[in-house]
Amino acid sequence: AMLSTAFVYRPDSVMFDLEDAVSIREKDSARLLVYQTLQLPIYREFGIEVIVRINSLKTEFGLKDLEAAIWGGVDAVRLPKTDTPDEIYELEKHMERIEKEAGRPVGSTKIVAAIESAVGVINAVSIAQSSPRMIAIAIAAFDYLVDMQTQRGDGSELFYARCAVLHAARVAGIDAFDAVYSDVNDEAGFLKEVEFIKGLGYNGKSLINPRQILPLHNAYAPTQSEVDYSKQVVAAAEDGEKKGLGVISLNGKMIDNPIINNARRIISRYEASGVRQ
Ligand SMILES: CC(C)(COP(=O)(O)OP(=O)(O)OC[C@H]1O[C@@H](n2cnc3c(N)ncnc32)[C@H](O)[C@@H]1OP(=O)(O)O)[C@@H](O)C(=O)NCCC(=O)NCCSC(=O)C[C@@](O)(CC(=O)O)C(=O)O
Ligand SMILES: [Mg+2]
Repeated sequence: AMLSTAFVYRPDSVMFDLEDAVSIREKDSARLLVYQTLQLPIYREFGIEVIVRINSLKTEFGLKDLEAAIWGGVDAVRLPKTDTPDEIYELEKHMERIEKEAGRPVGSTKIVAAIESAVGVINAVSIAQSSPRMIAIAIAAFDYLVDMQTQRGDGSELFYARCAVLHAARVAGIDAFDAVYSDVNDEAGFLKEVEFIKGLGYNGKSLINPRQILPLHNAYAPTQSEVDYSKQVVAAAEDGEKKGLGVISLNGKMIDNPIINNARRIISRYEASGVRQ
């Protein structure tokens, strides 16, 4: 039921999970359901990106999952537990073959790599840079913390990995997504974490429940005064460009490139999420 109704919650993206949320006994039937769901026009009609989290290619399920996802018309594949760029090269090789067989443009299926181990964190830059298909990398906290022999605490246990993954994304020019927050009833704790990762520079967060979507979008939406000021900055910059001015000022304050770029980013978030309520 969730597969065919998730669009009503207006996420930016839905991810159909074939990995750890599916028991071994149900891998084949889940894959078939996902394949059928991918062919429903509804997600495209609502402009929602569709991702499938496949099983690792090291398992007996991974390649079958990839075949079903690409034949079904998925936008992107999330590769769990990515440890090295070689795993992405292997994924790409299979993707290219399947896209040709399915009559899809080669390169049209994008990749999100999930980093879930210490070795993945250490290799994050080369993973992020490994393919033009790569649109984002994501930190997956639960498996990572098991690998680190610790557990979720005040956030300090994740600080290094979050920074490493974020820097890798920025080096590669792709998006970075933060870990899931598993207590869906703790909205205050969720929002505290969202403020923190937004402050670091993350582009967003993987979610596990529809109740987390609106609070996340709202936290990322700029305030009305931020939007108003950003529009003034961009207008002043465009006016200055037309007049060929080297230095631009707004209300007596110098406006330089970082301020203009920040204003454009705020306007693009406003266009995506509206104004913070
Ligand atoms: C958490 C909970 C049990 C709460 O149940 P609750 O019953 O309290 O939910 P309610 O809020 O009451 O549901 C109200 C309505 O929303 C519907 N609804 C709920 N959830 C929905 C959803 N996800 N999608 C669409 N629809 C949904 C529901 O069907 C109902 O619909 P209706 O009956 O029509 O009213 C439930 O959400 C859930 O199962 N979530 C998915 C968990 C999941 O995906 N785990 C795998 C990914 S993490 C991982 O693997 C770790 C990782 O790998 C991470 C990484 O890689 O990043 C690492 O290592 O860290
Ligand atoms: Mg995991």
